[in-house]
Amino acid sequence: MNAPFQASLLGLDEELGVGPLGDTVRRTHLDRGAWIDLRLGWLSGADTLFERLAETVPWRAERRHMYDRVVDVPRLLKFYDEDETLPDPVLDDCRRALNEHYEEELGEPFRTAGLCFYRDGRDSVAWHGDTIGRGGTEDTMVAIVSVGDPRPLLLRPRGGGPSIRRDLGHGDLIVMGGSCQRTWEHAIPKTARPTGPRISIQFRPRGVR
Ligand SMILES: O=C(O)CCC(=O)C(=O)O
Ligand SMILES: [Fe+2]
Repeated sequence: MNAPFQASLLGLDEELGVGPLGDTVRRTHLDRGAWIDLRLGWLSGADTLFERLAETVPWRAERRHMYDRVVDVPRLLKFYDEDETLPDPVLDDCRRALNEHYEEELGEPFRTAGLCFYRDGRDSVAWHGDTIGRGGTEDTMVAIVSVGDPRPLLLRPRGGGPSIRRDLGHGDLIVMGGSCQRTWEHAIPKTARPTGPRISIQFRPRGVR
């Protein structure tokens, strides 16, 4: 296979950038005042962004106390606070476009960016809501851009109930809004299936973690 053809199959020749939001965003109302917005394929050239972030972000492996043990966090992490320079200018474009679309409804801008790197199917995030900050008591939004291979993001009502699934990768956008962080939980489960790496970029307002 010649190189340009292969690059185009891999999407590496696509120009990197954000697409429109507006009425391309599809909202699904969950119960208890929670909702999700979906905009598949929002970023073009997403595989280029994946390669850049995989190489340039100073990824950190963390360890956390779990009951009486210290365990590896099963993904790599890097958090950019609101005064820090994002690792790629296209992430500034993402945040700007998200704020143009959502700031009126949200009542404040997205400011921080949390990055997660799921190296393979053994990496995951367990069921949780982003409730460390204000998301535990107030309605808010968390916008997640996914690059790399799709992984299922599952959502279920807190306390139990059927889960819903959205496969997210290659430039897809999901926004969890309303009461989603405190009345629902989300997870990226481990999988035994062969799975390529995925990076997620989560934009949050100040004080939401
Ligand atoms: O990787 C994802 O899409 C979800 C990450 C997440 O839920 C979190 O970091 O709080
Ligand atoms: Fe989360």
